Parts: sequence; structure tokens; C-alpha cells
Amino acid sequence: MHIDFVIPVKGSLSKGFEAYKEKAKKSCMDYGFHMAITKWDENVSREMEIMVKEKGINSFKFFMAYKGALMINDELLLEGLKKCKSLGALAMVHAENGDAVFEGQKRMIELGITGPEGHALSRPPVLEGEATARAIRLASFVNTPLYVVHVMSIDAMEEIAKARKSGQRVIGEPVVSGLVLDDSGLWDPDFINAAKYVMSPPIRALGHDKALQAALSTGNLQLVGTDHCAFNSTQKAFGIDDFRKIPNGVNGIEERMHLVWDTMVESGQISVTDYVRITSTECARIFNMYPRKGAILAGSDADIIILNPNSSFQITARSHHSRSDTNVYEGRKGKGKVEVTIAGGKIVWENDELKAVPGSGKYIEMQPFSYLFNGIDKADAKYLSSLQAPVQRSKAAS
Ligand SMILES: NC(=O)NCCC(=O)O
Ligand SMILES: [Zn+2]
Repeated sequence: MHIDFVIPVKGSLSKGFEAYKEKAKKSCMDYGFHMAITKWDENVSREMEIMVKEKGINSFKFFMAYKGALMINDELLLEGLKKCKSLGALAMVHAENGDAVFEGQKRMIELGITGPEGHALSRPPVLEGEATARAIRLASFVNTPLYVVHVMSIDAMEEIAKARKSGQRVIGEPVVSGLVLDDSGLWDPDFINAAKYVMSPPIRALGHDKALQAALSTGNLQLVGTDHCAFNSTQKAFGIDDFRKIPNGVNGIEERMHLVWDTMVESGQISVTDYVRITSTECARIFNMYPRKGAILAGSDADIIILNPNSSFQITARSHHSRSDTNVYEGRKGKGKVEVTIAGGKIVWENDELKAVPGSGKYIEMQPFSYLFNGIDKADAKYLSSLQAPVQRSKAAS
């Protein structure tokens, strides 16, 4: 199953939902949606309610970056966190300080750095760490769970680890690109090669990848996503003279299971059981689909992969199934290959051949109030009873 991000259409969540349902009609796999919240008014608040109560959406993404486009400020984030809490929906954040990124971009352009390396230089790890810390503190203030998407740096990961250690319900999701790549590709003299690595937060310098892997293996980060958002080289070339115009995003959906196995299990950093947890079970629990998804049990959906640890893979744009002409993992080889995929009890991938029928994927509704909300009401009640306020005072002037 895949959970995609819906962007509202002309500010309307319902229109966004319908547009994505339409696009998904050809889906070969089961799918669900997270919904982005990019502005705030009564209508958005009402529509969030409809999305949760009638449309099967139980998570909303707030962008703390992309100033002038998707970015929301702290006031809106607070409104969103409160609304999510009341609905039992999970608040997700794209955590970068958008105002500072804007400043960093101006700085790079003034220095004459207009190529893809300017993308990484304009939004360093400290800006990801700052926004992650801020979102965590605001979620703590509201007392609602928080999910940090595409954790790319040590700075952000350490904020999540610290909050979890203090007992806060924060989930940190690194993505495959952050786990297995470093930023050197952004300095490639060939623009198209360099531009394919542009995503946000940026792929970081060597060292962040290993630290994120370690955090996954110790449980400081909880699961691995992809943030799959592929653009071909023609689309990436929109930013040939200005890195700010390069569309953000990299591929990963086809590569995730192979690369996580090779990087985490084959290297001995995690067990096979942990591999199942960080690629499947944890996601199903967080988004309240367990045990329908994320488990092999009587009554579950029978979505299963058979991965041969002795078989090897090689990734290349020539043989991948994406329509994009580039692959950010080009040339990468490793151990552990998915040889068979079963969806809903039927074989949909075997002998390197896709047997899935377009349109056979079902929309999976996700219910609110996952396990992350257990006990939140009790903590709120405890907080209220601890206030010793309001103090009853006599109105008479002394
Ligand atoms: N990660 C990335 O660059 N994807 C595009 C949109 C987003 O920032 O989530
Ligand atoms: Zn994002």
C-alpha cells in the first residue's frame, strides 16, 4: 500500500481529494492519502472535519517552508495542531525554517551561486533542526502527537530523540534518499545529474546518512518512507539558471525495499524483524490500519513481498518502471531482491514482470485516534487539575 500526499485544489480540501481519487483510479496497489494544509480559515477547519469523518483521512501535513507558496506560520500551525488533536488526526510537518531558507536563497543568488549546489547551501541542517524543535515544542504545548516527515539531518534527528526521551509522542521518518545518499551529487558539473538530487530538506553531507541509519537501528527514528516525488530531466531543467526553480523531489518508491534491506539488514545494523517493522508494521500502526495492513494474520489483506537475501539488484533509469528518464540511485548495486509481490492474495510481481491490473488498487480509509492518542485525555485532565487556577479573589477593592 502507498499513502500519497494530496495538495488542496484552489484552497479546497474536497476538490484536492476528488482530484487525487480521480488520478488514483488506475492504481495497481491499495492507497490512502495524507492531506496538506496550506492556509487557514473556517472553511479549511470544516473541511478537515469532513476529510476525517467522511473521507478516511487521518493525517495532515503542514509545510514550515516554501515561503510564498505552501508555507504556514506558527499561528496557523497552532490552529492546525489543535484541530488535528480534536479530530484524532496526526499532524505531520515538513520542518525547515522557511523565512531563513528564503534569506539563504537570496544570499546564494547574491554570491552568484545559481546551480543545484546553491539549493543545499541555502538551507543548511541548522534550519531543519530549528523548525523540528519548534514544531515539537508547539505540539507539546497543544499536547498532540507529531510526525516529522523526511528527517534528513542529525540536527532534526537529535531533536526528535530528545523529545521522545522526555516522553513526548513524536515520530521521525527518514526517507531512503537521506539514508543512502550524500550531497556530493549536487556538485556534479553536469546540471541534469546534479538537479536530480534536489529535494527538501536537502540531501546532506556525508555523515548525516550514517547517523540516520544508526538512529533507525536504535529506535530513535521509527520507520522509513520515500517522499517519492519524481521529476524528469526536462522538468528539472526549469531551474537551469536558478536553483530556486528546480522542482523539489526524488524517486524512491520502487527502490525503498531493496535499499533499506541492503543498507540496514545486509550491513548488520538491524534484524529481519526490524526490517518488517520499519518498512511496514510501524506505518500500519501509526496510520491505524493494523492489523489489516502491516501483518500476516488471518483476516489481514495478504499484501506480502518475498525478498531473496541471496539475490542482488542493480538500479538504473534504463530498467526502472518510473516514466522518469533519471534515477537518483543510478548504478547502485546491492544484495536482497524482491522476487515476488502478492497484493490481496494475488501475485502482482514475479520474474521481473508486473502482473497487476491497473485499477485493482483499493482506496483504504484510515480511522482517526490511532494508538498515539491513547491517554492524551488523561494527561490533559491531569494538567487542568494541576493548575490551581483560577484563584478565587474577592472583587472588593482594599
Ligand atoms: N521532499 C521533497 O522535496 N518533496 C517535494 C515536496 C516536499 O517538500 O515534500
Ligand atoms: Zn515536504
